[in-house]
Amino acid sequence: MSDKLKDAKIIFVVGGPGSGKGTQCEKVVAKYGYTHLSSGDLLRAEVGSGSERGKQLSAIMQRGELVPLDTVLDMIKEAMIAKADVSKGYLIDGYPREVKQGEEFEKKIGAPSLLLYIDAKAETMVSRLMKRGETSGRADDNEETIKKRLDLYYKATEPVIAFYEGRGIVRKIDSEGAVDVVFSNVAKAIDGLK
Ligand SMILES: Nc1ncnc2c1ncn2[C@H]1C[C@H](O)[C@@H](COP(=O)(O)OP(=O)(O)OP(=O)(O)O)O1
Ligand SMILES: Nc1ncnc2c1ncn2[C@H]1C[C@H](O)[C@@H](COP(=O)(O)O)O1
Ligand SMILES: [Mg+2]
Repeated sequence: MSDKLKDAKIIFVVGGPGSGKGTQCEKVVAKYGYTHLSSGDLLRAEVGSGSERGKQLSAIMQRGELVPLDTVLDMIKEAMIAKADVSKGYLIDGYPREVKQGEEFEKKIGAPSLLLYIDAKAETMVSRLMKRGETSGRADDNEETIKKRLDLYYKATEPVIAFYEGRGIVRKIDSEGAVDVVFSNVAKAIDGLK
């Protein structure tokens, strides 16, 4: 466990592709001033840097697969440490994607106090992602990759929710409604932490 992060308030934000994790995190940042770290955004920044590692990551992400655990965990830890002196709490968006990622995070960084499970129907997620793909420029916002990301979500990531349910820290948020309605429930879950 890292000393600099030992008392950090950590919130995992988990949900399917296009469920609205990033959208809700932005609103949490605006209301609570927490630090938002999206594993996908960190990886896309590495891809955007044009580095050799970025090229390898880009190919994996275009296929809708998961990048190696160590790569993504090191990136998150580095980004957390960079904000440790000023952060009021961390929203870890898009991580853990599988139970092993949660276990390794806890060994190397610390334990989450809340897991926000952003839940939407598959058809809602697909239609949101297809719409986002019209402008996002994301190489994975296309029909073929969306299907793979969804399949992987149900297979690898849903067990993460069951794992943390056993600890009583999961708050399921219905993400089918309007953004502000969803956020009112996100805010209730966060307020329940204090
Ligand atoms: N409650 C909502 N109602 C309608 N549209 C929404 C809602 N929440 C998000 N959206 C839109 C914004 C985006 O264009 C799209 C996907 O949302 P976003 O927050 O980017 O999802 P996400 O972060 O879970 O996806 P990913 O896992 O692909 O990064 O849907
Ligand atoms: N936690 C992660 N582990 C492995 N791979 C990841 C993780 N977070 C993001 N990725 C890769 C694979 C995803 O399909 C893309 C996009 O992520 P997103 O959260 O949808 O922005 O990045
Ligand atoms: Mg996102």
